[in-house]
Amino acid sequence: MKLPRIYVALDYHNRIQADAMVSQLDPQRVGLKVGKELFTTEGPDWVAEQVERGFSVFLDLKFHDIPNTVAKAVAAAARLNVDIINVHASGGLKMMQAAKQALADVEKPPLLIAVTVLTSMDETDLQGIGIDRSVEQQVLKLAQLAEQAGLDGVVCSAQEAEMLHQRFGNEFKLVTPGIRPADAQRDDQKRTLTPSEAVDRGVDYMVIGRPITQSDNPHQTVLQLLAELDND
Ligand SMILES: O=C(O)c1cc(=O)[nH]c(=O)n1[C@@H]1O[C@H](COP(=O)(O)O)[C@@H](O)[C@H]1O
Repeated sequence: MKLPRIYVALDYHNRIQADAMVSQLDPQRVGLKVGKELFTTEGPDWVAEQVERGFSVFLDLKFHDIPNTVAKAVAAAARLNVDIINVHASGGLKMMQAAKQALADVEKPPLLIAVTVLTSMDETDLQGIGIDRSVEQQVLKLAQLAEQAGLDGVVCSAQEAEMLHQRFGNEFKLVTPGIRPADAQRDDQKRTLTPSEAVDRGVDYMVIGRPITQSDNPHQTVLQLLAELDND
């Protein structure tokens, strides 16, 4: 199945808020990204409802733990029939191999994607956690581990997309948050690009939250964003 190019980040507290947004979105045009806040409040049932309604769902729980724990969490996530799930690459090779192995018997496994360096971080933030490398070097290092573990791709910033596709080929999927239309606020994102710049660099799936969810007319904003991608 072909997945949508845009996943709308539903960073909401509960189903009342999330449903109000989802009712303005078209499952033929966009997917939904469900993260920690909404999942912690509403749990798997709400996710299953969206899958039933025909939405492609990216379950963004960014698992990061010992291999056995992550493997079991990944297997549980796959039972929700979502299309994308993720782990933190910094959990290491063995953790990612265990996550991959946990999907071995799943009939239609979701894409298993590893988060490299969060798009809210720059080189100074990396130094703050004891990593004395450039962001690009660190993204590359973690992407290499993800590829070695047999994962389907990585979450990165669109700024690193060209480098990663050149290195790992186009089958290695790139999921990029930190997308900001030219006139939008960056909020807490540091490594950003516009939707058309992201397409130029070969991004596969974009995660876009506030520019859509805080716009006056989310449906119209989605149409504009898709038009920008098609015109590129
Ligand atoms: O894994 C993610 O989805 C993710 C990784 C990352 O490096 N940066 C990042 O912003 N995200 C998520 O992408 C979404 C971005 O939302 P906006 O900044 O509102 O567009 C948020 O829900 C984040 O949790």
